[in-house]
Amino acid sequence: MRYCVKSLFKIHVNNVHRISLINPLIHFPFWIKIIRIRNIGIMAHIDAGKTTTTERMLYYAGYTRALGDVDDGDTVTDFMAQERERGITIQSAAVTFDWKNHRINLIDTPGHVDFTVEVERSLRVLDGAVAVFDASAGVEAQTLTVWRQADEHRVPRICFLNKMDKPGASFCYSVDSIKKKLKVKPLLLQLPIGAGRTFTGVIDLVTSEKVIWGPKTSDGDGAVFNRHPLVTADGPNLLKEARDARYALIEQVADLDDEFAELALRELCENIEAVPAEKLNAAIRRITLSHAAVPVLCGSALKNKGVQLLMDAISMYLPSPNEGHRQAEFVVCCKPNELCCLSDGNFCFPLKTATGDTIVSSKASAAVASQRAAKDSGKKCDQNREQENLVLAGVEIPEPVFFCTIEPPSLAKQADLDRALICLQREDPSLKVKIDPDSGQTILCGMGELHIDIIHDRIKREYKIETHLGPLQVAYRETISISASSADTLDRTVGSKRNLITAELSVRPWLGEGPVTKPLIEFSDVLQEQLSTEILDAVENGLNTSFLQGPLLNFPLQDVVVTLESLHVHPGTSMPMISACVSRCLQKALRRAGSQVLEPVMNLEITVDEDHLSVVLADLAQRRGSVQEIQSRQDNRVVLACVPLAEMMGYSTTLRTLASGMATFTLELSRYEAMTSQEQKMLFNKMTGVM
Ligand SMILES: Nc1nc2c(ncn2[C@@H]2O[C@H](COP(=O)(O)OP(=O)(O)OP(=O)(O)O)[C@@H](O)[C@H]2O)c(=O)[nH]1
Repeated sequence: MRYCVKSLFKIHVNNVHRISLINPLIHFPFWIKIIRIRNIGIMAHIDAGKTTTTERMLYYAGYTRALGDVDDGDTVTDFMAQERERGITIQSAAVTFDWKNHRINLIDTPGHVDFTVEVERSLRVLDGAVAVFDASAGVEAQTLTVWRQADEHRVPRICFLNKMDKPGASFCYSVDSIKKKLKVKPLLLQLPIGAGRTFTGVIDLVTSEKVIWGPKTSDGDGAVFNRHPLVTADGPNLLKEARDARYALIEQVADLDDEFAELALRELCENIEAVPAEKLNAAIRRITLSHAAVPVLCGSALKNKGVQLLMDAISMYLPSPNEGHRQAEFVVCCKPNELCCLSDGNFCFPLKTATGDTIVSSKASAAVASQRAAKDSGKKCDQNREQENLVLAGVEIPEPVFFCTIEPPSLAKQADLDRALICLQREDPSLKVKIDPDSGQTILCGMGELHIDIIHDRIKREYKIETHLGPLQVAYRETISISASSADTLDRTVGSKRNLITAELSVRPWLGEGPVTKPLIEFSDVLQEQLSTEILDAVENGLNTSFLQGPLLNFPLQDVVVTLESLHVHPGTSMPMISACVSRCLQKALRRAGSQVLEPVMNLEITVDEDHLSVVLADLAQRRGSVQEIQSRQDNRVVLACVPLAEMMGYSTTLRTLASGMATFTLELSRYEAMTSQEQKMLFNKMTGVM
């Protein structure tokens, strides 16, 4: 790398802007033009084959000399011990390789829902993405989630229907599910030749060629393949199928792209099949970048078929960093030869950065970026505030749904554990660590059972601390059902100094779009003018602190609007005393406002064979689950249900037993829902130890 960084300034970040991972002008060798760079991600439902596909790309690009295998635990991108042992991706990993005069920077993202923040942080820095599908399953639960995330970031995509070698693989079924579930127009650029065991290659509809990977043409690694134009010897059926599909593709492209439609009308109306591949490719590229449709390719990464054509498609259709929609979102805050990048929590310079922090190489760049961020977010940039508090780009962090206590083997190890947790949190912003104010115990909050399990394991392996985890508990929340108000006076003399505050405030339920997990604070105009910034900050601090512990079971609050009606402060009163007074006053108001407990309700998707469907449904009914829909997916049934998270502890073991290993499931937070008074009472008894 050619960085020359004298000093670095860190900026804490929020969700205002997107900043490119690394300023490409600095990062790439001079001979690679930006137009030939592809910053892409590979994303999908768990186990669709992202890592296997990435591994093949690295091999065909000459980056590796042997084909890594997820099942053997020797892939490049799954480098953590836990990833290799469990055969799953946990952390996004970036690799770089060159393909046909293009430099491809690729991020392999995890498919498991517990690590969804990894997908989010990758999407912020990507220009395009490949969505991988298991062709025997089509669109699965987590595919929908990552697709939605990519939609939000306006990332152009290509679909790759992987696992075409699998029994039950169906090109048509998968394309259909893309249409129906993702609500996009698939642009079929290929047709598979065979399916399952008979899958040997594809027909490239852009070039009208047959591309075959077969034992005769390769030594098993798929590096050599046969590509030739379709000829009469290919048989009338295949020829007709290919001709019809190409015609449909050309028609669809003409519908979606005016430039191509004009060309087709002007020059090709006599012989539409004579469309040159390069004209078609150019139009497909425009369509992909404009999100009008999504190119679809297919193959089998494991059996080494189809990946080279996917690499061609990435170079041809996905955008370079300086084109397309995303330009406007970048903050170009640094001058040439200055560094601007996002930290992944492992930044190599002696800076304590966390994932999502923006790092720039000069104070001037930091100031320009922060002013731009403040302007775009509609806030006034306060020049007097510390550089540290400037707001720039960031990652949207989902709220954790599980928590448990974590204890070191001895008190002497507590400091080591604290340090380990600080480092892990910097890397993984979805991990939250708190101290229980009553017991003083350290609490780990995570996205799911697997997430907490992995953190526990990493503390043991990477920091050599054997910790004990308490039982996993659900992260409930509290809210209010009616409006209420309260007043409080705090009068305390410390030393010779009198602290006297009288506060009056009211609370009401937030009825807008939610959930809102911070207090929505309102000050009357008079108060806003009367009170100094310092006092207003102290009030906000007090309210924020109070918001972390609801009056019922000490769970954080959501969807509450707080209005400060009046505040009288005796001269000389300290700021912490003001915070303490409004905090206590808020607790009083909350107790009067019909507090109730909210529990996380999950979207559950179970794929199970017909024989075990009834036993799985019976079990769901006992878990307070409500079945929304039962779909057919090839020979399997897919149950879509909503279930309270509290009922899902250890579900993977139960399901394995119930369905004799013939079922899989995914769980994703849907919403927080008010518990009935009966359920709330039972929870209260359980948590307070009253039977
Ligand atoms: N039959 C078949 N199996 C495949 C194919 N590609 C991957 N697999 C297998 O599917 C499993 C999951 O593959 P991965 O590459 O780890 O999938 P992934 O999407 O990276 O998984 P996560 O990142 O953990 O979500 C492994 O057992 C692979 O060997 C394929 O083309 N055909």
